[in-house]
Amino acid sequence: MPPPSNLKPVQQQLFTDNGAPRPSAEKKTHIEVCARIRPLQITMQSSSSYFNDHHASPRKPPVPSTRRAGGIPTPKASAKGNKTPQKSPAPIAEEDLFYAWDVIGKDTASQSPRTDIVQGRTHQYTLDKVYGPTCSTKEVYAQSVKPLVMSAMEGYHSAVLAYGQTSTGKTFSMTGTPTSPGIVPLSIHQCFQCLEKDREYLIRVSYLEVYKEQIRDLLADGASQIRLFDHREQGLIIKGLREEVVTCPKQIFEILAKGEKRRKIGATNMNQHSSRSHVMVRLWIESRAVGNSRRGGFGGNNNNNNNNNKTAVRVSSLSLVDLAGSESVKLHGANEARRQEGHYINKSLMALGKVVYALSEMGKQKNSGKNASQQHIPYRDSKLTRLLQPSLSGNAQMVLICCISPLALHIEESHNTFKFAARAKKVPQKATIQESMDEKTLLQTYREEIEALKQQLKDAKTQQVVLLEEQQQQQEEPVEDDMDDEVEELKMAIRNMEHLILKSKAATTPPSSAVSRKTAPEEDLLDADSDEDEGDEAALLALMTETQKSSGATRIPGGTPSTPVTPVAAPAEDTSSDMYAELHRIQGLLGSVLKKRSRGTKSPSPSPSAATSNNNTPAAVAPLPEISSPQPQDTAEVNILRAQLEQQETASSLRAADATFLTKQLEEKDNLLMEVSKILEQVEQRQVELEAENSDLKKQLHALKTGTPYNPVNILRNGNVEI
Ligand SMILES: Nc1ncnc2c1ncn2[C@@H]1O[C@H](COP(=O)(O)OP(=O)(O)OP(=O)(O)O)[C@@H](O)[C@H]1O
Repeated sequence: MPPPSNLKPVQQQLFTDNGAPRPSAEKKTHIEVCARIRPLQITMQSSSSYFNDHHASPRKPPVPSTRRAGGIPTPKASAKGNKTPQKSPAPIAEEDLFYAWDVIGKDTASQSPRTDIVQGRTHQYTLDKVYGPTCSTKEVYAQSVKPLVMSAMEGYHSAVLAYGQTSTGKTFSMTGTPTSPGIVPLSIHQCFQCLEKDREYLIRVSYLEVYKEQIRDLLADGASQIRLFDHREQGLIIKGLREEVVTCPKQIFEILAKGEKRRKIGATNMNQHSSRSHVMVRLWIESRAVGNSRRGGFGGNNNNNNNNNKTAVRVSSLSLVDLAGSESVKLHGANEARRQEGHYINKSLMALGKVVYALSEMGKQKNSGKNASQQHIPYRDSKLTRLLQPSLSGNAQMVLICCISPLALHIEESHNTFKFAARAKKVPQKATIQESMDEKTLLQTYREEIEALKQQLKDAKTQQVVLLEEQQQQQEEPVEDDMDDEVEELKMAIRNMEHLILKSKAATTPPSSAVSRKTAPEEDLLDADSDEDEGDEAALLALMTETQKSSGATRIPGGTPSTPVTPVAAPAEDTSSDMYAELHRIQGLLGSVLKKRSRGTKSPSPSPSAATSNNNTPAAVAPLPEISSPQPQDTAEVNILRAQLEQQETASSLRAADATFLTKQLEEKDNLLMEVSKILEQVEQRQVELEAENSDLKKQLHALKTGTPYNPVNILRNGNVEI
């Protein structure tokens, strides 16, 4: 991924959590490639994946095994999953039902001598790792994927890809089943386990699939308008893709379970739950140093709390991709719809093959000291390769898991997968940590909002003390003051926002001997409630999740870390009740602040800018405050806020209209560009033809002048000549 302008590669020496220096912030590698050979006999698993079994709908009873050895379902199984009658698969010959591959050592797969050995072909492939049929997903994860996940958390862009023929275990490896969790859940758990104690994190998740060359947002309720843009400085931008801020693995699994229901999965003759699309789960990880750490320049000016939000933020992504399986229609039969899907799948996998080939050639040229920068890499040939461009094009680390059928019947496809694997192993990669000092990251934005709320809280507390003193001086009875409500609301808002920013347990749990440690002034602000926090946490999280869902407060339009991300409400989903709730929330939060200000400044009318800035506060996750019977002053504030909300609504519908208009314009431009490029192609072709004609005429002229015989040539459409 080309480094975005606001993201600078880290040059300084980095330190691990334990304070030990890391050898280098730059990782010079190649794509790490491993193969996983599926067992010969598989029992048909329940249709539920790890996510939906654990976190959404109740578990479905396991589907009885109707699949024959080798993953070929019987005709009955096919017809059950797919109403259109399909051709019965050809019966498998006995001689095809044995292991066609032997695993030698830890990294080599060799074609079994029992299979047909074709002369002149490679029969042995050495990769970074080869996992035999008895290896579990946990082993694959621990040996090949875990280090990559750890470095994604350190700040390196990372990707894991499962590739292979249909029904070879890609989804089994990536998603897994209730009894055998896949790489996606294992990685997600790992992410939350390896938070460094001197850093804080903000994690967002997106989930998409590429189906028939269309990118579909699996987190969006309706159809989504997703566009890919190449930004000169920020690299690939996925416009319109939803991202959710997440705070724990469970929350991600719930999100993924919902998204999974929207996926395109169908029954084929090879696999009753075949993925008909490429699917990508992506985590965006933002992190920054906190506390007294000033290592490697990441601590920033931590002595000064006002500047605390100015420390550099690292931005990295972890992409977990389950590719649809390549399939041979001729061999396995299919109805028209499946045939068409298969066509798109094969085409995009072919495009991936071409990109990998071009990259490996480029790597070879670089190794031999040639300038390879001019080499064309056909990323634009498919949506899949466009999406994978940031992971493939250099500044990332990738692990490719090639899934292999054990059957001799599939030996050709397995050879193709191994060839792809061997190619990919030659693709060079050079990952660097990226960090940003400006305020485009969501973590920075949240931190600033928290700082602003803390300042308000501090002011409110000071105001409270002053009032109390005044009352004491005038020997008045202390009256019930709505300052208390304001303080409580601000504390709640701060806590809710803080909850979205993750810290390592080691960092947040104080050692027993230091329970009373309260040094930073910001900690003092919240200390009164520290005991309640623990008990309320689960309820609070549930409430926050609920509020996020209904208000879309933490849903962020845009896709890449370079996309400006702000916590805004999703206008398309706002209902009038959401608006009403939002209004009351703002009323609750602002009412007391505005009253305090009006008291302080003796000006009763709230300034619109103050309201707007609070309205933008991502404290939308705060629960609704209790609504007391409206006072005249409250009513005025409510009216002002209502007017502001209406204005915002109008503005957002105008923006939506603008977006539709611009999208249409862009589409028209795209079409125009395509036509122009077609015309250009024709012109180029004609030019080649004319040049050939020209040289032929010269030859004729020369023959006439010199009296030598002339052999006429036939000029072909591509400019070649036929004698
Ligand atoms: N290592 C394994 N151990 C046990 N069962 C496996 C293994 N690998 C795959 N299977 C089983 O094989 C079947 C097909 O696997 P899976 O659906 O993961 O294939 P796939 O490569 O994702 O196929 P497609 O490309 O069609 O989606 C599933 O029932 C799965 O549970």
